[in-house]
Amino acid sequence: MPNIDFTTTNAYKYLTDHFIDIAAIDLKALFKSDNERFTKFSTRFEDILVDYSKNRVTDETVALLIQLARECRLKDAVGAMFSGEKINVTEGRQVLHTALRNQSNTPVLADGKDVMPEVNAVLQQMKTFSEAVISGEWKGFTGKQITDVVNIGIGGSDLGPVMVTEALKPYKTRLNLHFVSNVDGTHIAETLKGLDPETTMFLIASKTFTTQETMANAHSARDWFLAAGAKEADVAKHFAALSTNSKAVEAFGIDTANMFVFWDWVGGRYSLWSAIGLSIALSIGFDNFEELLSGAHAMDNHFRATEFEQNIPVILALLGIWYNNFFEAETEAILPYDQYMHRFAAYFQQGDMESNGKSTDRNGKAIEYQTGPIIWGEPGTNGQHAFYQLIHQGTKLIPCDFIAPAQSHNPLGEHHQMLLSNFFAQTEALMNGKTYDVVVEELKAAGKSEAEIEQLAPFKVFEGNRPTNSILVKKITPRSLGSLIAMYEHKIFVQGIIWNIYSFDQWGVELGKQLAGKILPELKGDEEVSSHDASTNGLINAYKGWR
Ligand SMILES: O=P(O)(O)OC[C@H]1O[C@H](O)[C@@H](O)[C@@H](O)[C@@H]1O
Repeated sequence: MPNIDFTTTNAYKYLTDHFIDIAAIDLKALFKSDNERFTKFSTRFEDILVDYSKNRVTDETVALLIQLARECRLKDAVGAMFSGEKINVTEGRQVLHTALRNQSNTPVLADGKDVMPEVNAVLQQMKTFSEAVISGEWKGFTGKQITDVVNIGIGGSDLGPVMVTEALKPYKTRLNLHFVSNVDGTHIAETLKGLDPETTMFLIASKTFTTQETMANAHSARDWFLAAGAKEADVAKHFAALSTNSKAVEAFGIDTANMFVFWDWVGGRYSLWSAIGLSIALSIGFDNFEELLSGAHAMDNHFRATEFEQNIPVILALLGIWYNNFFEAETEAILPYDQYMHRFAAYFQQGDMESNGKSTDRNGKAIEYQTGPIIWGEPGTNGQHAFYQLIHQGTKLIPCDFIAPAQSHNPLGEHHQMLLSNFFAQTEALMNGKTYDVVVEELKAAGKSEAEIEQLAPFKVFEGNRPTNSILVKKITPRSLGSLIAMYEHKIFVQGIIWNIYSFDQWGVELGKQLAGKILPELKGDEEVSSHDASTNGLINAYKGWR
């Protein structure tokens, strides 16, 4: 793996100087001076059009950013990932989620062994199982068909399946999917309220099969099931496990025939393509799940083989670095104009922030530059009526990704045109803003007095010059969604390479877990707790007094 401090490259030096020029230029002027800008700075991948022309870049910026990627030896890093090098160094693992969707079936080696036969065997098992459950051939303990499936998992074992099943709801089978993640008993209690133990199936999804939240919810689900008169032997008809930890699954009492395995070379937040995707296969049918994999595979091929100049994940990553490390933007918004994609930003909050929220470089040294951004967002148009005020007129620069399908799954009257008019209008408004002169004209036309105009005008000015990417997709299908997800995954990978961090571990989630493990037994008795700092002691003791 390359190991280069990007701030020591020539490209970084040039970009630092170049930034001073670009910071003084307005996006509108860039469009005025170049008729080819849209053609140059937009690219198509199958049914996805990525327009990045509304970014504060010129030809020179893009060329320098690509030089940066070259100096950081990005190509070698891409090769290292796809060819199964142990690039997840701190955990001693390969990073091979791309093998899970390797529909071309070419061998992929991990420790010298081709992983594809195992990958294909699990896919076959998922196909057989999901088809039996969907068709109703699979029966519950009283002989009834399964109607509802509850996926119990958290983090990477939850967010991907939730996001995809929501995004692809138009493809829904007859099964109703539910997701329980939070250890807050409310989550499982509320989910089970409407369900019938005779027709409910549970998928216990956990890479490690040791995660506290998931195990607690899994035990409560089993208790609920057994309390309905089912016997231990009936568990096999209603519980399946998705995990890398066969021993723990057996110890829990799940029939190994109902176990769907994956491997330690699949990171949790990259696992929706693995057995963790069983809830997706049940929700949209196995053929559609395969389409999702195919779309991702097509994007993998694009990422692997396309020159950086036309490489969508590479370009998006470099633009992110431009804002993060030169403009000092701290956040990025993902704004899907598609109600079905309402969990897309939440999904990439984990994908991006757990991957690149790091402050130690690949040499083990503390980092002195900015790494991963804060990712957030909500679907349009709801966001417009909530937080867009700050994006338009606040003091912070927030690069935004606008995503919209050209075709709606629900073409209801003029709804979709109204939605898309907002999608187009927002990026235009963010770029163009509104000058003082235009504001004055408008106020005059509205019959305001000179005094009123003078008083109001400053508040109505929009500076503009705010960068956006527009990602227009013909239609959100399993295939296009697969490509979109893989596009963001690879963007995250590229950024991790440039920032010289390890994107595939997540040690930062450990400390809180450890401390919770220490506090849990202290909550049991009535005695006062004094083993922590004054604040933590005070809070624990107040809780004990109130419960
Ligand atoms: O699938 P598991 O093992 O239950 O882990 C669930 C989650 O746990 C931790 O928060 C992290 O390690 C996440 O990356 C992971 O997705």
